[in-house]
Amino acid sequence: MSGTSPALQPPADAVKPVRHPDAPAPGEPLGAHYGQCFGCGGDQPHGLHLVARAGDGVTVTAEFTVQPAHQGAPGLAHGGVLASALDETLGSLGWLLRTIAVTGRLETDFLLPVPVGTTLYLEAEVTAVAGRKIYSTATGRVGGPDGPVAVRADALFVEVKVEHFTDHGRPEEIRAALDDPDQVRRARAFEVNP
Ligand SMILES: CCCCCCCC/C=C\CCCCCCCC(=O)SCCNC(=O)CCNC(=O)[C@H](O)C(C)(C)COP(=O)(O)OP(=O)(O)OC[C@H]1O[C@@H](n2cnc3c(N)ncnc32)[C@H](O)[C@@H]1OP(=O)(O)O
Repeated sequence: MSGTSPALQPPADAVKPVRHPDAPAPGEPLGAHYGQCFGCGGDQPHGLHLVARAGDGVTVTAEFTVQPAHQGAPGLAHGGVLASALDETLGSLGWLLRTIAVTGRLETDFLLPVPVGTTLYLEAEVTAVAGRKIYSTATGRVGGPDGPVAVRADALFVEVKVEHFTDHGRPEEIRAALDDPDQVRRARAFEVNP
């Protein structure tokens, strides 16, 4: 059984998403938005190490291979980890809008069990935008990019300013991020008017 709650139906005044003119070209790897990110960071030993690429329009593709550290039941991926992979893929759509946005709501369907060692082929797309609200959807397939859908999600992301992180993040990580010119450059890449 699957379905989307009314909270994820775009309002009547929602508009189609617009790919930012400076968005990465289709096929270009998006890189990590933060090295310690559980989803995409290269410096996070038990993270997902999800690798995302820009697609056409306001879409991305990504791949993630389930590791032994990601188990829930013996030999099977934990559902929360799969939800994280969907969340991360949906989050990387911000590179195409050049908007910083965080997950407000994430609704997930788990359709097939996903064994350790499986590569999940993810695709995500922004479907509508209404002010700060960004509506999006994602699938994760197994066996190949055209294989059966194992997990899917619908989401609402909410646009935020960089102060969302600097005001709420733990001070030691925020200080380290602000002292890292590469991190500051990556944060700016999300902002239309940095
Ligand atoms: C140099 C240093 C800095 C480094 C920076 C690094 C670069 C970063 C770049 C990119 C980061 C991308 C990260 C991707 C990671 C993957 C994605 C995640 O996992 S993100 C983590 C999980 N999410 C949260 O932790 C959000 C926690 N929640 C909040 O902070 C607030 O609730 C927030 C921002 C979501 C909304 O709060 P409000 O006060 O700003 O705005 P309100 O008025 O409440 O909501 C705005 C509209 O959205 C609707 N809304 C909000 N939440 C909703 C919900 N759950 N369901 C339905 N509608 C919702 C509201 O009804 C409202 O709609 P109406 O304008 O009135 O029509």
